[in-house]
Amino acid sequence: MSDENTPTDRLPLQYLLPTGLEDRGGHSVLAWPAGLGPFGQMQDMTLNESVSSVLCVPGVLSAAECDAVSAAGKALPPIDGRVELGEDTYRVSHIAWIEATEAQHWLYHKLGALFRQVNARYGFDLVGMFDALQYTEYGPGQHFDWHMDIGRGQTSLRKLSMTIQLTDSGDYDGGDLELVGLGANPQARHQGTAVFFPSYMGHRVTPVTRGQRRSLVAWASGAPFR
Ligand SMILES: O=C(O)CCC(=O)C(=O)O
Ligand SMILES: [Fe+2]
Repeated sequence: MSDENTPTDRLPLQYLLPTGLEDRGGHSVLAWPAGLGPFGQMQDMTLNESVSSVLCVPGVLSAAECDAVSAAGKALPPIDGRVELGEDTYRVSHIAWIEATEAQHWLYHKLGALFRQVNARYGFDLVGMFDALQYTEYGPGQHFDWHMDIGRGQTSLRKLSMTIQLTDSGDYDGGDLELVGLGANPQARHQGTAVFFPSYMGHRVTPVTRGQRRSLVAWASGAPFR
């Protein structure tokens, strides 16, 4: 997977940013390192062609494992996942946090191994999961509007998002996971399929029109982007 990342290239820069402002007799003057100027510079850079790519991995969980995860999620007290932004009801769903109790170690190990494998493509600096696993249920009319998974507080550490389809695709209509500019991937509807994407990519879940869609969402995190 890592060969998708182009090796280091030597690229021409239109403009080299100043390293800082120097105070010269009360005037601020743009400053560059000795021997360098703003124009006509070259820069070594490793490109990453995966910064906006989405990866669909089928068969991550068996049907029995999906059912076990659903049962674990249903056994927890449901949290109203509603998010209101201004006039809009942004997210309507029920969620529950599946913590890393001993009974769930197998699941965390499974996802941990997958995150490591998949990250060969993205090359993010990942440490672990600060968030518990999110079990999500969408009934008829429920949805999650366009959003990114990174935000304030602990969510600023999220880098790689993963969502696993727990429901059989025939059990519901609507409820498609869509990524900005890419739409929905029909493969992503298959039970046990995982979809990986960078946490800064906009995405949504369209309203469910029949039945119920269940998903398991996880985030691999690390030091904030810089
Ligand atoms: O249910 C899903 O597949 C994705 C949910 C989601 O985007 C989220 O919880 O951040
Ligand atoms: Fe999300």
